[in-house]
Amino acid sequence: MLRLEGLTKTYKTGDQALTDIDLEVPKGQVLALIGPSGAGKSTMIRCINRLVEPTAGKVLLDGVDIAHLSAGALRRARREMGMIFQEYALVERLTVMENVLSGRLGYVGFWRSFTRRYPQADVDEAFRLLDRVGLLHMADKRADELSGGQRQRVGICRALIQNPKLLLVDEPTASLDPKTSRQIMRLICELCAERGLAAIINIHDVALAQMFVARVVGLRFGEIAFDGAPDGLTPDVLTQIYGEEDWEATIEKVEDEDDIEAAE
Ligand SMILES: Nc1ncnc2c1ncn2[C@@H]1O[C@H](COP(=O)(O)OP(=O)(O)OP(=O)(O)O)[C@@H](O)[C@H]1O
Repeated sequence: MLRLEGLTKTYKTGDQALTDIDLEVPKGQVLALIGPSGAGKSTMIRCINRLVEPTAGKVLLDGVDIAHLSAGALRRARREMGMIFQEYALVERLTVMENVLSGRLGYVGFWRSFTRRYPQADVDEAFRLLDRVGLLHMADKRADELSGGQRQRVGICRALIQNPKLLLVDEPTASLDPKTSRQIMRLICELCAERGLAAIINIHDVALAQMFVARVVGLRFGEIAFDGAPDGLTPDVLTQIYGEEDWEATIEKVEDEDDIEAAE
C-alpha cells in the first residue's frame, strides 16, 4: 500500500536526515518508528506527505509516486493520509465538533469551507467518531477547555474523518502522562484495526511501542537499523539503535507500572 524506494533527504544545511530508505507497509499494518533524537523519524513522516520535499527516491501510495505530484494532485493525495500531531494542532477557540469537521476541509468546496457549512453526512460521521472515542458529550466544548488526552482524541477524530488509507502519527503521546499515553496508543491501534487502516507511528517510548504494535522499525543516522517484531528488540538491538543504556531496567519499569494499574 505504501512503498518507500531509495528515500533520501539532505537538508540545505547539509544534514543528511535519511539515506536510501526502502520500506513497504501493507494495508492495515500499524508500524512504530523508533530511534534516537535526530535519527530522521520526523523527516521520514514528513517526506511521506511532502511537508518536507525528499531529495531523492520514491514515495508510492497505491502505486502513485507522491514525491513527484503537481500541487493539485498532491492536495488530492494528501486526503488519503491523515496526520496526528504531538501538540494536537487544534484551533483553540473552535469547538470540538468544528475541529473534527476541519478534517473535511480537503473535500468541501471553497465557500463551504469559508463559511464552515459542512454536509450533514460529515456532521453525522463526526458525531459517530466522537462517540467512538468517548467525547460525544464534549462536542460543543471549546478545544482550549480540554485535557491533553481529550485533545489527542479530537486530533484522532479529525484525522479519521478524512477517511484516509494511511495515518501518519508524529509523537502522539509525547505531551501525555504514562497512563493517558497507553490509552491513546490503544485507541489508535484499535481504530486502525477496526478500519483496516495502516499507520506509521513515530514514538520515543520503546516500551509503549512494544506493547501495542506488531512491527517496529528502528532508525539510526537516517538508515534502518532494525525492522521486525517487537520481541526482536533485545537489549543488544536497542543498544545498536540508541547506544548504551540499561534496557532491562527501562522495560521492566514499564511492566511494573502496568501491574500496579491492573491491581488498582
Ligand atoms: N528543517 C531542518 N533543516 C535542517 N536540518 C534539519 C531540519 N529538520 C531536521 N533536520 C536534521 O535532520 C536530522 C533528522 O532530524 P529529525 O527531526 O527527522 O529526527 P527525529 O528522529 O525525528 O528526531 P526527534 O526524535 O528529536 O524529533 C537531524 O540531524 C536534524 O538536525
